[in-house]
Amino acid sequence: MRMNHESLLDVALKLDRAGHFALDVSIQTPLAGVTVLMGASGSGKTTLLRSIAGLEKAACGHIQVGDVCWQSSTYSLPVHKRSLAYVFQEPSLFPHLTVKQNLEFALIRSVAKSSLDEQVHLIGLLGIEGLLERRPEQLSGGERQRVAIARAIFRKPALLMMDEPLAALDTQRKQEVLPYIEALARETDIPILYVTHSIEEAARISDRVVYLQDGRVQTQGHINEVLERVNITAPEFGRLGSAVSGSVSEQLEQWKLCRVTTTFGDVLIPNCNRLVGEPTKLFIQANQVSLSLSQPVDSTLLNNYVGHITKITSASESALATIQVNLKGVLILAQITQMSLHALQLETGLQVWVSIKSAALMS
Ligand SMILES: Nc1ncnc2c1ncn2[C@@H]1O[C@H](COP(=O)(O)OP(=O)(O)OP(=O)(O)O)[C@@H](O)[C@H]1O
Repeated sequence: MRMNHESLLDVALKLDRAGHFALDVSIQTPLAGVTVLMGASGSGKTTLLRSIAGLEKAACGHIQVGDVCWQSSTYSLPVHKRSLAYVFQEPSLFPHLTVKQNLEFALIRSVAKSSLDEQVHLIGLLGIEGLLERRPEQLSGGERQRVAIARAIFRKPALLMMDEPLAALDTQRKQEVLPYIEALARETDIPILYVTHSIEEAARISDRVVYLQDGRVQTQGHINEVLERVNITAPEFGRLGSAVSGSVSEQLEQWKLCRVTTTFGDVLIPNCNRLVGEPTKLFIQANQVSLSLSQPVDSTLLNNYVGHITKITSASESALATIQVNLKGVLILAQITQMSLHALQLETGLQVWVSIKSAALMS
């Protein structure tokens, strides 16, 4: 079903960098929530963002953002008139201004003029209330990035583009900033185009994923569908895993566990301080999933389910194989050794028991 024209980001662009690289993409994605662009290094993610922003003059084609045309075969909306915000890896704040002055500066340049007071909600959402009087040098990397994000969206853009906004941060800082970006996606109606290499980040934040390869869209859809169609186990994509939606159904206080009910059954996870009934998302790392041909008995494993193997991916140079199992319609990835693959004679269609050793709450 074709969506209402106003609610789409409709992009068809071509760009040829004289034999070195060619971009040829066609994307129609809802102008809402988070669309993640993934792909190997050099696949064209940044070039696509820059082309949408109007920064790649050689890019031809059309860009329609809701009911506003940014580019057609005969027309190109000037860059400064495109209602967009761009957040980069490295936040660039004015060093001589305080956080508050940096934010106010964005408001002065904003077409949609409003006072700082009106932006209290955004400031709260990004947790920067306590930082307003500081200068950028007095902020951590994560805090700087949160301020840069706030500054970008103060202009009330029709589109927020984030190009690997967490890439310059260490793991701890990434975990600190991600919930703020999630809150932003949840609580504002600004559509986000978000570039990342990380499967975990994409699983956590995406409503949909567009996967680029050699300048073309190779596949798009839910993160698990994308992972089903492309084999992305290279280290640059981080930890391989699956996203699972569920809701907290019980707190087992005595064991410091909570029960998350999902489509394929309950998953027990440790130390989750969520209220019963809260919707949540789990990230199940592929190396935390093991397979057996029969139901585990007398086992310490708490989370066991039965399903069928839908895909096996293995490369002769690697010790590991990736097995995809369908658990009542939810696709779960398991990373096992090739040795086990052969020992158990695993093949597509076979019924297996899936044990999830640990899962992390994502949101
Ligand atoms: N200014 C430029 N001039 C010429 N070629 C460029 C330029 N910028 C990027 N390229 C090339 O265009 C291709 C796509 O680059 P791009 O930066 O869009 O990829 P990417 O998917 O964002 O990569 P990464 O994940 O490493 O950031 C690459 O082959 C790159 O070398």
